Amino acid sequence: MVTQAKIGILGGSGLYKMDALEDVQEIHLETPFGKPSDAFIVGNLEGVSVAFLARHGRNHHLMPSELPFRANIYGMKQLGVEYLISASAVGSLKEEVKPLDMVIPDQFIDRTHRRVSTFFGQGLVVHIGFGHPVCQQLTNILAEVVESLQLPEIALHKGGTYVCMEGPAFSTIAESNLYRSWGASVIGMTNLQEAKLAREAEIAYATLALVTDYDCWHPDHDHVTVEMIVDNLQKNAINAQKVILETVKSLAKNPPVSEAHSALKYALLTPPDKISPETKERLGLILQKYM
Ligand SMILES: CSC[C@H]1O[C@H](OP(=O)(O)O)[C@H](O)[C@@H]1O
Ligand SMILES: Nc1ncnc2[nH]cnc12
Repeated sequence: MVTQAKIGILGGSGLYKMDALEDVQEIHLETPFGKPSDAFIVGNLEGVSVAFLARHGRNHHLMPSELPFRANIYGMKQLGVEYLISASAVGSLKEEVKPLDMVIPDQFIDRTHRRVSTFFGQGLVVHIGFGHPVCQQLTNILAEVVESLQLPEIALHKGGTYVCMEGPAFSTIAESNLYRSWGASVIGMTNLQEAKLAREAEIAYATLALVTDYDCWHPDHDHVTVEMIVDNLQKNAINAQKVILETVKSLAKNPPVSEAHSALKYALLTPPDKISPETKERLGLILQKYM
């Protein structure tokens, strides 16, 4: 029996481990969708069992387009995760969203083009509702925690649209200005697929977006380079851990009911008795409630 955790953490660029995690176990999982980005680190965060995964691997060896999104989310499901907090580095598309600020997005725009974003197919048709792509309860808790921590000089922007681009190159100025004209707040390369797959797996998902730079639209800032981002990544990782720790404690004390936990209820189009045994077997963990 694998160790279980109700709360999962996906660490992005800069956040490759949680320093406060104790009694850790490295769990290497196989999933029907291949191997996750790295071993899951399951341990105790001030008494609460959590599963941590570095989405690019602990040595940051996977590009956004190479991430095994399905294996990562399925692995979380295998570990019993019901609430998933994603920490992600983002560029800012708005003047008032400054480097080192925190954004808790409530919408996404998908600008990726070479990624699989569903567990379904192969004889099973499912159309999940994705109008509200993140869990409102989880975003509320994250926001309350950020506000209560009063981190010096860091503003919280609750709500906003995260543009998910393919990468790995950063945007052109024309693209960046286009996203600004759409009213988007931040840009990154990873969270759209995770949010969609978490929804399909009935896991409540929310993003803590940590701003590293003004994207290239900004006339007073140099074009984005990794060098200029690294310093802010490190500062953000320290703050992210503070926010995640308090969020985990709050979630463990009062686990909220989330509509994400029943997202599949009206989403299956293929009648259960017409789904092949192989597909049922592959997706057993996700489908079992509805078979
Ligand atoms: C740090 S440069 C760009 C890189 O950072 C973000 O990663 P993550 O979302 O995992 O924090 C962005 O999406 C790119 O992958
Ligand atoms: N400007 C940017 N564009 C895309 N992803 C990013 N991650 C951090 N900064 C970014």
